[in-house]
Amino acid sequence: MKKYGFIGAGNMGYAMLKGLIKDGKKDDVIFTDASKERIQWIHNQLEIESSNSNKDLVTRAKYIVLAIKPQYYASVLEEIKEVITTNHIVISIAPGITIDSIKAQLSNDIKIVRAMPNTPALIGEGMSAVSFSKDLFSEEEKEEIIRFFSSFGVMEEIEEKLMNAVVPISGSSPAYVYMMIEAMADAGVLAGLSRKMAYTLAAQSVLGSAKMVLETGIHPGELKDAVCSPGGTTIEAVAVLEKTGFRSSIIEAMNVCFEKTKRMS
Ligand SMILES: NC(=O)C1=CN([C@@H]2O[C@H](COP(=O)(O)OP(=O)(O)OC[C@H]3O[C@@H](n4cnc5c(N)ncnc54)[C@H](OP(=O)(O)O)[C@@H]3O)[C@@H](O)[C@H]2O)C=CC1
Ligand SMILES: O=C(O)[C@@H]1CCC=N1
Repeated sequence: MKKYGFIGAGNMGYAMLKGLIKDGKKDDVIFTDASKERIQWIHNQLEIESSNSNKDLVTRAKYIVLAIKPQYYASVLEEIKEVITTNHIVISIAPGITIDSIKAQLSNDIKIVRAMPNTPALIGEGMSAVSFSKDLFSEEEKEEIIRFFSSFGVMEEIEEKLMNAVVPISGSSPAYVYMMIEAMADAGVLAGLSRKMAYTLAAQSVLGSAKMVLETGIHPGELKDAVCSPGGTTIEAVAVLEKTGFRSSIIEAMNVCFEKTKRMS
């Protein structure tokens, strides 16, 4: 019997599997995927066991990680329903799919963990928000789940009703941050830097700025002010960002992301 069974080993599944392997759980993991090529690729990369059936996988692991797109949930839950028992714990990472909706399809007494991770999990720098169903989890189970999410980054436990709000701010946000890094690099190239140098300078600046927020606890506005010398270069850029709606662009984009997540529920 394995500890973890992954249904789906795409972008997120692979990233989480890497965390488990780093945590020494290589022999405690099994996975399936709809794509034979993907199964082979994961084998070559991670050398972990696979199964060719979701049902078989469920009979061979305790923590069942659903790393499939939301539109496949109904059919996969239907498929595994008859082999799921109260000894299993189902971990779901899909936006908009509620604990109650999973219970409604499986059984009311199955323990469910609903989470929203993000792709920096691939390098152990993920951010996951996690909610537990109201069932009684043993200390050991809770510790195991915390260890799982911590194996690929930072985790915060939150109330399930806030899970939709997490999607735009940490689930989806890496996409907008990459767009900003790309745009910064384009401007760097315009100013004469090589593309490679421009990505290094832009990405390390984003990383360092994020760490400043997390590690100093200083308000981001104060950190921004400390970069803006009076009559200097930075305030020129800040004035243009304000004029072109940088802040409201981010807020409005995240708001439509939030609305879409709600519609998926
Ligand atoms: N990507 C992200 O940044 C994040 C994604 N999520 C959520 O994580 C989940 C997975 O997303 P992501 O990894 O990006 O998606 P991917 O499409 O990269 O991975 C899903 C994998 O599951 C496979 N699959 C499809 N149907 C089945 C099935 N019936 N049984 C077994 N495997 C199947 C897919 O195969 P095939 O391609 O052949 O269909 C694919 O390889 C989604 O719910 C997503 O919303 C959450 C946070 C962040
Ligand atoms: O775009 C999506 O639907 C998923 C959820 C969060 C990140 N990617």
